[in-house]
Amino acid sequence: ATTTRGAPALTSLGSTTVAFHGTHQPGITTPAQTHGHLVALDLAPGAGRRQAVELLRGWSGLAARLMAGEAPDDDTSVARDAGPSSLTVTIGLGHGFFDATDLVDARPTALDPLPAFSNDALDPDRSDGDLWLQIGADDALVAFGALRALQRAAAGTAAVRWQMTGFNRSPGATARPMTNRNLMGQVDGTNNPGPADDDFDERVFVPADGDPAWMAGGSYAVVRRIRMLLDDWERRTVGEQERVIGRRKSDGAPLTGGEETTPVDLEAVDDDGRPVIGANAHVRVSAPETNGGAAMLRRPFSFHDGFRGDGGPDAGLLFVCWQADPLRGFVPVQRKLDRGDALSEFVRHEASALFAVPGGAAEGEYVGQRLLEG
Ligand SMILES: C=CC1=C(C)c2cc3[nH]c(cc4nc(cc5[nH]c(cc1n2)c(C)c5CCC(=O)O)C(CCC(=O)O)=C4C)c(C)c3C=C
Ligand SMILES: [Fe+2]
Repeated sequence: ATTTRGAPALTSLGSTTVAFHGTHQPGITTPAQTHGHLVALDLAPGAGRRQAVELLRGWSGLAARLMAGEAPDDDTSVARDAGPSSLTVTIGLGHGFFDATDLVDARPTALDPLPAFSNDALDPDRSDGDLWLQIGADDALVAFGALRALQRAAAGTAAVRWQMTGFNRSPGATARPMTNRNLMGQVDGTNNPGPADDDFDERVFVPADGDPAWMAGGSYAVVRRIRMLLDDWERRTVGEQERVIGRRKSDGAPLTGGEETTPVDLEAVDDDGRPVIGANAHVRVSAPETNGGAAMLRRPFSFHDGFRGDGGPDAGLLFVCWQADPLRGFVPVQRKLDRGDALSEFVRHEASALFAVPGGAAEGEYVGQRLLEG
């Protein structure tokens, strides 16, 4: 615990640190924090490679300090008294970054724009962006303090294009650590790939000898603002809601039996010979088994931005998923969900972005250095 003379120790929640330096950037395999900010920025007109180098160097140094619990030079005291609270800062690069910095030849094909999906209702002002920051912390003031410090560090070089704020359950709110619930009340995250899986690194991270070389240890983040039509959803019975997903609402167990972690049996049929997990149940349509093995690491935040004109909540999921290649992760799965997911009736995809997230910086290095100085 962080202590100063005579002062009480911080709780473990406040004193927990996540390392900034390493093979991969933080905020990908880090357990999802309680508070999150997703921010996309566009480079200012005239800002090119030199300014991008300064920005990424500055952000990397600042992120390392903030994550270690140190105050920024221009501290405003927002996060004073709190420890780092598992703060993570993750830095991504969007399609336009490579045009502005004259690095088009180094742009990965994996950053090609995502295909349009038939149910998309995307707002261009809240989509895409040259640069992306994902900030997470288990304290709201720490997360906000980092957001503002990083924004100030970009002044003159990059301006905020869109920003979204999200949340997850607080550590310690449940009697034991449990999988998160989303705002539909479902246990969400059960069948995520985990670091203990043999193929986890291969699915989530670009390999050390991957292409392009500067993305080694990196990953691609797909971000979608998915609003939930909660008034419609909450009118359905629990039984109907469970059939939409294919899992029990109470504990997340598959409708084919067992407990939360019991594998879903997609072959099981009821006494009348009908599949227990319906043809359009979300877990059937999204499962790797029905998508040629395509998989991704889902690490979302919930959002609630007040109420809309019709009285319904402007709330849902800031869906963030991580993969070594979007064409073997998000794209095929979303294509299938778009065509026949029982959940589609209750959600609207309102914003979308794709970012290349370079590998982690070594000590003394900055994120993206291998691209900008390679
Ligand atoms: C394109 C990928 C996916 C989108 C978009 C998506 C949206 C979405 N999902 C839920 C709720 C649940 N999803 C669950 C499982 C699940 N979802 C995806 C992919 C997308 N979901 C995958 C790959 C999986 C795992 C499938 C499997 O292998 O079994 C579940 C079940 C619990 C779990 O495993 O996490 C829930 C619940 C919402 C509410 C939503 C959009 C708002
Ligand atoms: Fe899902």
